[in-house]
Amino acid sequence: MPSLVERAIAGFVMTSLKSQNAVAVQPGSSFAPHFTAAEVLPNLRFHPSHTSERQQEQESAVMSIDVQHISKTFGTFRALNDVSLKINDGELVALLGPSGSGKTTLLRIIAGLEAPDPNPDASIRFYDEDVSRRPVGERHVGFVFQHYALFRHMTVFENVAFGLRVRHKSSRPSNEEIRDRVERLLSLVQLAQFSKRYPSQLSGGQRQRVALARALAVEPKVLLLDEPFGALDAQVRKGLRAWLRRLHEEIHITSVLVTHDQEEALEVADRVVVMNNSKIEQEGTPDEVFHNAKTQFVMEFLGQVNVFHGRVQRGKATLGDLTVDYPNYSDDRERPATVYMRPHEFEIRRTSNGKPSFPARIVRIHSAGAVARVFLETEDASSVLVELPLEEFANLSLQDGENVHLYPKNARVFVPSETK
Ligand SMILES: Nc1ncnc2c1ncn2[C@@H]1O[C@H](COP(=O)(O)OP(=O)(O)OP(=O)(O)O)[C@@H](O)[C@H]1O
Repeated sequence: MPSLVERAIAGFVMTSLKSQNAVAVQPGSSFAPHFTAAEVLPNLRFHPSHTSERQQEQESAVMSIDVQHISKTFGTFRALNDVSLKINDGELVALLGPSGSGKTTLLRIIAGLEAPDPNPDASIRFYDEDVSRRPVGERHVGFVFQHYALFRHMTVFENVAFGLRVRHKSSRPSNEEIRDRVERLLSLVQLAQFSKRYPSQLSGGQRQRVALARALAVEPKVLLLDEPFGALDAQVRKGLRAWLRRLHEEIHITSVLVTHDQEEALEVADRVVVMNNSKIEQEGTPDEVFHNAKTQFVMEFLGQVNVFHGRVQRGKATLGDLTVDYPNYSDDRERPATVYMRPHEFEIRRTSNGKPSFPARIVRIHSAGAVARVFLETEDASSVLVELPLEEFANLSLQDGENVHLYPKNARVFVPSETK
């Protein structure tokens, strides 16, 4: 029998993949559900996936989760420092940040598994209802965690049915209704044929799909996913990531995904919340946070970047022969600045075209991939990585040891203690 704790969290799904051998998602396997989402989960609120309809809906967006002024102290350590976050109905938001930045703590506070520090300004609202005093079991959240096991002694079917079976008689569906709902959910996650298997007879990725079906069975208001694919190998993660996005397109349940994997966050989420040092550093669409980093931390955390040290003065930033506009700093006093350039934001030429450039020497080339990666060293011994489309690389026929000119196409300038 499940333990008392397991029963108490009957509406949640917890699964462990630690000791399991992950099996790759079958190439070419289709995850298209056999049932429409509304058929599978009739009581969930569904949202149009057509873009213009979605836009219209977002204009009158219903706030699904609204946490304000949340802090959390463990002993003397402040794990969250006055964090506020609003999540729209039907959104998939990723909490992204390095280890220890406070992502899981925020997720656990949203779930009710952890209480925030007492503060009269702090609030946690679901659909405009104050849930801060509601225990975890009354918040109607579904969980998929990395660190908890499916019930090993129960079949896949029974695992998914569990949250419904342990309901009080007054709200428990009939056996036929439970069977119907579980079968539809297993079909939704493409595991109908595995209903009689035990968790030990599934791959890691399949177990996580069971976990998701189990979380959805109780028709939660929000779905909370804490590193759900964290223990799977890279190939399986990629497959499940795409699958999760497609599933979300189908059911549009408000979801919060904790991850430290930037690729996962940028690919899956509608909105990315970047956390660092117990605070939200920046939030926005994947495009916004990637292309318009507001802080040096976000710039360095998201994607690869070349870092240079230059100066700013009178509205200009200079780096060697290069000068770019930097209107944020108009002082006469010269100050040090950090200049960032992404690897794909360079042109490489053999000869100078007369415009300012960095002379550099090619030290290594990797072309076995979707882009060619050219590693260079500048005259002042700084390392630079440039990524070129394979066609451009082939046309240039660059060689190790060659001296070339680097022409940056874009640069981002940050002056310490100031953001651009
Ligand atoms: N129960 C606890 N007691 C003491 N410290 C804690 C507790 N829970 C979390 N912390 C600390 O709070 C900080 C934030 O932890 P949290 O788990 O939220 O980070 P995270 O961003 O999710 O990291 P990870 O990606 O490694 O899971 C960490 O420094 C952690 O050690």
